[in-house]
Amino acid sequence: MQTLTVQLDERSYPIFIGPQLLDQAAELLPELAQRQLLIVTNHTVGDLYLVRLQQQFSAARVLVHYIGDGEQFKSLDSYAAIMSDLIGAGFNRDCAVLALGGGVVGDIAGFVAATYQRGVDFYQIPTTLLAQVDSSVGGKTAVNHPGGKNLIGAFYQPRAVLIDCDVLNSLAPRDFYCGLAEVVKYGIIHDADFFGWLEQQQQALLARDSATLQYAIASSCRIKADIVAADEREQDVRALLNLGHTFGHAIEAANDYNQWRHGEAVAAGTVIASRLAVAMQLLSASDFRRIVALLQALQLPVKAPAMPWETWLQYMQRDKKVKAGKLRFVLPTAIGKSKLLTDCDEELVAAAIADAS
Ligand SMILES: NC(=O)c1ccc[n+]([C@@H]2O[C@H](COP(=O)([O-])OP(=O)(O)OC[C@H]3O[C@@H](n4cnc5c(N)ncnc54)[C@H](O)[C@@H]3O)[C@@H](O)[C@H]2O)c1
Ligand SMILES: O=C(O)C(=O)C[C@@H](O)[C@H](O)[C@H](O)COP(=O)(O)O
Ligand SMILES: [Zn+2]
Repeated sequence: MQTLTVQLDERSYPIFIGPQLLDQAAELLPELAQRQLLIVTNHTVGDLYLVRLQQQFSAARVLVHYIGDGEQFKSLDSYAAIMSDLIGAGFNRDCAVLALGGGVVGDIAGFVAATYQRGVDFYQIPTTLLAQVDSSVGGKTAVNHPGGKNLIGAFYQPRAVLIDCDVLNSLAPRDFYCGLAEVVKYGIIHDADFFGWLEQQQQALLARDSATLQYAIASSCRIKADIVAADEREQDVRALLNLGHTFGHAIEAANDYNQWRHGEAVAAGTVIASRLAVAMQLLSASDFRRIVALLQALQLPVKAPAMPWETWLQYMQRDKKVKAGKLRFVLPTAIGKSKLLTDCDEELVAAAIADAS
């Protein structure tokens, strides 16, 4: 097992990474033994792994809440239903919320933990590759709104993240590939050597080789932990983790959160951002080709859906990076380097979208 730490002074927390960690939860999280525990999950995950987790906490008072399976259930309705369960069960401020699932479960459970009685302890037990490499770390919690992605939420750090790499074995291929979109992102924005390693390891990643996956997970978590420690509330460098998301979130929201997976939308959005960077003479054509080739090799979409410019603009203007009414885009400037830019020429943005659609 590996242990990383997200350094946030008195709010620092461990990320445990390894095989069979579900069966070590009581040993790794002893503070939960006698507590009121709410486990948020869905039936896809719960039917596979809930019993193993519950067996770890036989002396605790465990309440389980199932949300629907899919992005469309990361909603205020799901949030309200979870809150009603907590209130109905009489859980106190010393309870804890555990997220057993992917990023959808983790984001909504985190927002519940952030707001129930103004904040209770929160633990992430991510079960998708995307959640293990990204959403379980860093404290962004949220629910979606028809008007846009993650528009209602809070920064709220977990007390610990428990990553059992073995649970990825049951993940459907489409959902597995989605996590690779966020892994590639770290290579593009921050680490050229990691990007090169990903290019070399394409087949091992697609074959889900356990050592290769564990290295990719640990590397991704390490990069994200360092960025979050430096800029927890996204006033500066943390925005770089949003590469592809201005476009990706528009794709998800414009398609009712039920046609494009987040990872797929981020992959397509990363291609648009890279095209824009080339048009602005920030990124070389050869680096652009490497980015597209790796995303394609990892079974991710590199074309965006055709949508009217007005639709793109409607959702991009609700992006949380907007400042002083201006759109801001994270653009790659080389493999391993990126920057946050304002005042991108609207015609170039529209052309980059059109070229990628
Ligand atoms: N908070 C953050 O920093 C952050 C970062 C990245 C993404 N996100 C959010 O995460 C969400 C996407 O997360 P996701 O890609 O994990 O999607 P998801 O949570 O919808 O999970 C994908 C599918 O895999 C199933 N599943 C989960 N674990 C499984 C397992 N071990 N075996 C079999 N099936 C399993 C789920 O039931 C679901 O059907 C989006 O809402 C996105 O906005 C948040
Ligand atoms: O942790 C971050 O910061 C990220 O941007 C990670 C993203 O992969 C993730 O999708 C995040 O939820 C997007 O943040 P948002 O602020 O655009 O909602
Ligand atoms: Zn993302």
